[in-house]
Amino acid sequence: MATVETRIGGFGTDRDRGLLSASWIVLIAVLIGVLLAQWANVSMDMRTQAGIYLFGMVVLNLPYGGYEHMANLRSRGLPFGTRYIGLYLLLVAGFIALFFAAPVVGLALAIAVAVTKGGHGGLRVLDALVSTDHLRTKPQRGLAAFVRGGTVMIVPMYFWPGDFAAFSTFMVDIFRPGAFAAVAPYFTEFRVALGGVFAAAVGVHAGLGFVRREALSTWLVDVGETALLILYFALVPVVIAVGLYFPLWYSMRQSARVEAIRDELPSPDPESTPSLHAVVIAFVLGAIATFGLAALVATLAPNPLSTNDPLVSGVAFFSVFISIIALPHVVVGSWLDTDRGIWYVP
Ligand SMILES: CC1=C(/C=C/C(C)=C/C=C/C(C)=C/C=O)C(C)(C)CCC1
Repeated sequence: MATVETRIGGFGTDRDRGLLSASWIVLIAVLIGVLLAQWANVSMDMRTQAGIYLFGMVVLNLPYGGYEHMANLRSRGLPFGTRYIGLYLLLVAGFIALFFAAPVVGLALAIAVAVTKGGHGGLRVLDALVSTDHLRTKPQRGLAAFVRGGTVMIVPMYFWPGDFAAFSTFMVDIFRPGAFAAVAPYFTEFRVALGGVFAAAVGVHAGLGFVRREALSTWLVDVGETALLILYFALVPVVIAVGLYFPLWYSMRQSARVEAIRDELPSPDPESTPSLHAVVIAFVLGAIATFGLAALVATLAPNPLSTNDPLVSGVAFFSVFISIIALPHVVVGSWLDTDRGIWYVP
């Protein structure tokens, strides 16, 4: 069986680990806020939830994603950067084509991308800042990533089925109005079956990790965070939950990881390190390309605003779009970039 080298203690300073605690505090604060609102019988309409999602995902999360690519590509040289961008655009084009050809399959892949990014990205943060000594083999790490990432989509699919099915419909409608109806009758069975698989996966992950632990504290951090994520996604309405998770949990923790491993990075080759000026230009060009791509998808899609509310339609459209650009973020920027990668931990 493939074994994985693990280290205890993690990199970084107390300040970097302080950011981990900050991510817990922020998520718990949102959770308590939502519970208090429910207790006081205050409900939030879908337009407000959609506004929160769009603020979190477009204003906060999107620029952070751009920064992750810049940080990964800086000092890697032009030939590497060109190959990276070429492959990136190829996957983007493939995913857009998939949405047009088979929008329900596209939706399933979008959900899988969110699970994968939350799961594997989250695991790398633990590697860097806490240690994952209780995860000894590749399959066990795969299971850990499935559980961690599954909290983001599988838990809300189970606990918020109405909103989940509605937004799934809106996302598919962008490309082929009415196409979700073909699978809608199986949604309940699917959701219950997937919920069962997920619950079993959580049990096996926690149990195996406990048996294989070296330090109890690292196992406790992992299962404690998993429990917090499950509670958060079960209790916070799905649109707000996902819209705040990516900027307030995922991105905040990735920046803690980047800080923690900064001193471990190979020293940059001055020949291939661009000036700050060049980095700013690349960032602006990246932003123009990103919004240009969104405009292109909106122009090509038959029904880009799939509901009569612009904010709600915006959530559906942006969820499709962010998944399209997040697929190569995971595959090209992290998995294929074996020397470094966006989630690099030495
Ligand atoms: C299906 C579905 C959703 C899908 C969201 C997705 C697929 C988000 C992807 C985010 C990514 C990949 C972020 C990367 O940084 C919503 C809108 C939560 C509402 C409930 C139903």
